Order: sequence, then C-alpha cells, then structure tokens
Amino acid sequence: MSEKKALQAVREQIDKVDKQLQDLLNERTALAHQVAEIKQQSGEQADFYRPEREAMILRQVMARNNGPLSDLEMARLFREIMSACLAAEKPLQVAYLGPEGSFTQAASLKHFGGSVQLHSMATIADVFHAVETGQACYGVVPVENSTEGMVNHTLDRFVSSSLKINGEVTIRIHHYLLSKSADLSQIKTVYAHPQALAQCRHWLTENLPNSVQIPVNSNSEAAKLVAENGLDCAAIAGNRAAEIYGLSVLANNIEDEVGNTTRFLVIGTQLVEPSGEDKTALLVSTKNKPGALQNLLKPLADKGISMSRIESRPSRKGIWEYVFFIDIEGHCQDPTVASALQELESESSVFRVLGSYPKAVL
Ligand SMILES: O=C(O)C(=O)C[C@]1(C(=O)O)C=C[C@@H](O)C=C1
Repeated sequence: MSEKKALQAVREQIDKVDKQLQDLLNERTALAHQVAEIKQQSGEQADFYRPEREAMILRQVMARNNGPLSDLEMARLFREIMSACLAAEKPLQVAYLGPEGSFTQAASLKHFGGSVQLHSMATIADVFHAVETGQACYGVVPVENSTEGMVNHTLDRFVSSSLKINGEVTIRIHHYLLSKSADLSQIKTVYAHPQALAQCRHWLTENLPNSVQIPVNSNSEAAKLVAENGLDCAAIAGNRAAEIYGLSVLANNIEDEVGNTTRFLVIGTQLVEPSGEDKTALLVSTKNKPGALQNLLKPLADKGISMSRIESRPSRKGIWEYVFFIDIEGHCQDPTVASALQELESESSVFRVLGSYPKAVL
C-alpha cells in the first residue's frame, strides 16, 4: 500500500472514532441538562458548579486510565468536557486577579476549563468584592508561593470576609523578561509584581545589576506598561503576557528557584460537600493566656489529624493580637475532624471554618 493510501485508511478510522466521540459528548451534555433541571426544580442555588463531583470524576478518570494517553492528559480532556457541559447548563462567572495574561488567569483556566467566563479584577480585594456582591459566582486569588511565602493581602481579606474556600490550584511559575527591545544591555528599568521581583532577585543582580526595579500591582500590568513605554524598560511576566502585549522575550525561566510554584484559592459563598480527599482551612484566634496555642492544637494531635500549615497574621483588632490560618487534612463533616474542631472551637476566642475543599487533582 502506498503511504497515501495507508494514511487514508487510518484517517477513516479516526473519523469513525471522532463521530462516536462526538455523539457520546452530546449524550453527556444532554445528561448534564437533566442534572441542571433537577437542580433547578429542587430550588438549589443559581450556579450549578459542583467542585467535589468534578474532583471525584477527575480522580476516577485517572485511576481507570490504561493509556496510551497519559493519566494527566486524559484528566485534562475531561476537565474541558466538564467545563463545556457546565457551560451548557449555565455559563459560570468567575472573577480573577488580572489583568489578562496573569498567572491567576492561567490558574483559573486550569481549574475551571476553557468554557468558564472570566472577569479580570484589578486587586485581590476586588475579586473578593465581586464574589461578595454576586457579580461573580466564584473568585480566584493567589495565596502562597514556594519561594516567597504567603500572599498576605489574601489572608488578611479572609479576616473580614464571610466567603468560603471552594478549591485550590497550583501552577508552576516560569518568569520571562519581556521588552520591546531585543538587547538586554539597553534595559534600565524593570517592572514587576513585588513577588516576581523577589523570585528573580538573584538573576536580576547577576544580569541587570544597574537596573532600577519598580514594583507594580501585577506582572501583566508591568507588561502593559512596557508595551506603552520605550525600549529601555522590561517587565517580568509569563510568556502569555508576551503574546498579549506584543513583547519579545529577552530571557526565559529567570526565576531563582527551579520548582517555583504558586498556589491559588477558589473562593465562593457555599460550603463544598466532601469529595473523599479534602483539606480544611481554619481561621482561629487564641485566648490570650500562657500555652493557649499549644492547647488549641492539642485536639488535632490527639485525633491524629495532620496539620499541613499554620500562619499567623495581626488581627488588626488590637495591638499584638493575632489570628492563625490553619490547614488540616480532611473535611469538616468527617466525624473525627468535626469532633476535633468542636474541641478546638472551645479553646478559641475566634473560630471559623474558612472552607473544606477537594485537594487539587490536576
Ligand atoms: O453532576 C453535576 O452536578 C453536574 O452538573 C454535571 C457536571 C459534569 O459535567 O459531570 C458538570 C458540572 C458540575 O460542576 C459537576 C459535574
């Protein structure tokens, strides 16, 4: 058989499989419509997004996958299928820390899939506000970076907000130096978010020792500024920002730490049901007496609940008063977790479950 004929024969089979896939996808979408009707009839809240169900589906997809497509690729495809099914039920409105091209936008697309309707916000506080006032059903904000630590704006906003954490998503961060110039020696000013400047500190000292570093609200804002200004300035941002703002890449992967990762939180108004592999985030404040923090954490240790993080922040209510952000394994409805939390609450002056949510799958 000639190459052309052999190719044609396989392509015919691909066409046949594509038709089957297409029919099945439409069958799945029709079922999602039925789900939407049931939800509507039972008077459930306006949005149909179910984070725990999506996490369970993605875990099942990965567990039963036999290849040759990798588990991750298969899960990514199902992520997109569910995104499209949900959009067919009702388009989901999500606010994120913009502008366009930000890592938070990439995190939002990774978590919700490409059919989500994203709304760019100027600040973390604006993302919270958009969800609190119902302009968006969910929001996505950065919460911590593996090099630079916690994003305090996000933690502090939880103190005054009644929003819940509905999910988490992590993104490997690669930073690029972007400019209208193609010559590194021309660069006198570097714009970036303070965290990006910090994550590339060593590279900047080595390669642009005489440049002035100017912190701005976000890396995409930095890219936009550079696009509007002369050839002697550069921005640190992701490579999507280069496409969006028409800049050239002067240097890539300029982050000092190889495994540089940022974790983002999905915020919403509802508590999420258990998915089987969950985390719970707490906000607590201790009574001001000796050994208070130790007593506070004792129920967790006694019940074998592992605590993955504890962060303290000033409460902003009184001088030297602190709130603690605690992450534990499990869902607040798990009986062991629920009873530990009851004890913990009795030792606290402030106690809030910020949310229980599925561990990131992708
Ligand atoms: O099972 C549901 O509740 C659905 O709405 C269906 C579906 C899906 O496509 O499987 C879509 C959106 C939800 O976030 C979860 C799952």
